[in-house]
Amino acid sequence: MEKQKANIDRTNAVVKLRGVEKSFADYDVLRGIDLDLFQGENLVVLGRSGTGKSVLIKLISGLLSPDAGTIEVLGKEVTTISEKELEELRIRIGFSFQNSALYDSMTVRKNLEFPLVRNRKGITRAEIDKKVAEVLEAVSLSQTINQMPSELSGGQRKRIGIARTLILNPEIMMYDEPTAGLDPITCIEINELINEVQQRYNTSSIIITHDLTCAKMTGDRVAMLLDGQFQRVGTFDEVFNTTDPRVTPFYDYNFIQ
Ligand SMILES: Nc1ncnc2c1ncn2[C@@H]1O[C@H](COP(=O)(O)OP(=O)(O)OP(=O)(O)O)[C@@H](O)[C@H]1O
Repeated sequence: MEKQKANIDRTNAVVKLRGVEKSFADYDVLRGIDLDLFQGENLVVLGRSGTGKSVLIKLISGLLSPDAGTIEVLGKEVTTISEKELEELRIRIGFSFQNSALYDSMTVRKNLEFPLVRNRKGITRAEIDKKVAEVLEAVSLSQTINQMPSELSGGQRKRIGIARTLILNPEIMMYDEPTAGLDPITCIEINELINEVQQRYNTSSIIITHDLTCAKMTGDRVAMLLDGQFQRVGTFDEVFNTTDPRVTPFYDYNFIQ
């Protein structure tokens, strides 16, 4: 289940955070974080509940502003660009959230068409059909095209959610707890899909998870948030090669002998 080597350009950081700080009332969540996501890389972010992983995603996508520091995404400084530029930037980022957020009243096909029709003005029927078929094939669910979300399993809904994100050809993918609530075999299939997406679409991804099998299978690097900073960053083995009592419980809980 080791991660296969990916084609990563370490000279090109598609997300670059420097000295980012964020507090809420008197709680300092992020205390000066530095982070690079390199082009083509899968970067796993780990941390206890409430350490600021969702805040990190909101900062990167411009939904929250930092109190200090810089956040560069695909060459744009998100803290200073206009709302219009921010909207254009967000279309280049794919979000895969925990609940997949499919529209229950629409078929799989309509769910997939929705972002295209909304964001690609002037797209033809033939182009839409081609794109829908392509992303369904990418997630191995071509046969579900006319089904309703309620007829799909949790794992299938997750895959369709990823397909709906892929339909706009995102350069960056953000996966928020992609394996939460799924059985172990489906988790492995989702991990494999994350890696297939990386290869096929040449995406750079941030994967937030508490599942260390997911971290090990998908992460080219792992970054662990501890006390408001990325204090351990490296390969999976590098991050867990420690007796730090803030780190070892993560490993023991997932892989206890
Ligand atoms: N808009 C907000 N206003 C006030 N406090 C907030 C806001 N957003 C987040 N917080 C606080 O910031 C901290 C970090 O929250 P965040 O949701 O990023 O944690 P997390 O690491 O994603 O946790 P989990 O693993 O449980 O999802 C929490 O204490 C939370 O209450």
